[in-house]
Amino acid sequence: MSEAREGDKIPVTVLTGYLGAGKTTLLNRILSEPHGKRYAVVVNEFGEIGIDNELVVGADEEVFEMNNGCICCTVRGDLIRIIEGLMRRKGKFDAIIVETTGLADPAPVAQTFFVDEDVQKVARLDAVVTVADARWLAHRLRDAPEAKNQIAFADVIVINKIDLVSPAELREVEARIRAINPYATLHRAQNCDVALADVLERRAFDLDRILDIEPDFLVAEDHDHDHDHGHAHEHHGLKHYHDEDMQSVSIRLDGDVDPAKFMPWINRVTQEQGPNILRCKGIVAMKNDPKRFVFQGVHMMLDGDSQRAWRADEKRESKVVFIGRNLEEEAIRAGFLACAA
Ligand SMILES: Nc1nc2c(ncn2[C@@H]2O[C@H](COP(=O)(O)OP(=O)(O)OP(=O)(O)O)[C@@H](O)[C@H]2O)c(=O)[nH]1
Repeated sequence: MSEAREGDKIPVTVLTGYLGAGKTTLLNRILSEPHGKRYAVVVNEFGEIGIDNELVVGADEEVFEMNNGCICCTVRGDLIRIIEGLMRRKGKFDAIIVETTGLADPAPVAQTFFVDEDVQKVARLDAVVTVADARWLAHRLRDAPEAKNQIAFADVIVINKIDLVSPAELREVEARIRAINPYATLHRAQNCDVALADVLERRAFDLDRILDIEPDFLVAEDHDHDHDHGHAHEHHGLKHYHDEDMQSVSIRLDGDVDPAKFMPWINRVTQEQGPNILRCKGIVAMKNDPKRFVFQGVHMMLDGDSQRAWRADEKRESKVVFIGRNLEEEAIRAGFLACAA
């Protein structure tokens, strides 16, 4: 790849934020607005079954899925490979948006744009945009180190779901964010209703500031680190974290689901196991329904509706994913499979 001038480099926005904060909501907003730009979207999910890529609106050909799992390890391979592939189609799109999993530490992702020589020649990190859940962020700052890193690394922070907190709680969340990151631009939002200009083309990623936080950010070290997930490990000089208790349960069901069984079941599971379920989501083929039923939940909060119709060439099957701690995996699995029509 030949080296592009700084102004010609493709801007990359890294979209991060803890599980369920609203990253996909923001991404869909960006993609559905009349911006006149062509975006390539790269998604990376925790969980065996890809669901996020299917929930991204009207962007079928533009969505690239990175292998699931630990993004720090995927980064070296998948992200670089995808970006190099995209560069061969140069002129076909104007910018790249990388949506990381809610469990990802954004540092290694951001690092890719500085440490990998080939990528660095053609792409520039425009900004790290972090979506924060106004309702849950304070809890996650206590129990999830990734959540804190996501705030620390942000250039722009969207404090989302302000409808779920009081003005006093909102001020408290902002104070916590400010204590971790005094530099980022903050936007309050409901359903991530921020102006596109607030999140894209920011030219905001500030290397000097990052070097203050992580003096070793640019140090490319040897690549072998043990894949001992569940422990903080050093990666290119950066310490970063994986949550050892976090698990995901992915279930696939061929054929239709009976809504009369599924609705009470999903409500019961999220009520009973809500504190442990950080996130659930799924695409369900409901009996006698020509449309795909899509549901999502964060803890006990659940919403769902019928979305686009199943295409003729699409297999009617259902897939659901639960992410959390101490999940009663067998019971969840058996419960869902028992909802078959
Ligand atoms: N009440 C409320 N709900 C919201 C708001 N924004 C998003 N949601 C809901 O929160 C849930 C999670 O939103 P997503 O955009 O899927 O979150 P995400 O960060 O992409 O989630 P993961 O991909 O699992 O990490 C969905 O059910 C949204 O409809 C908001 O401002 N207020």
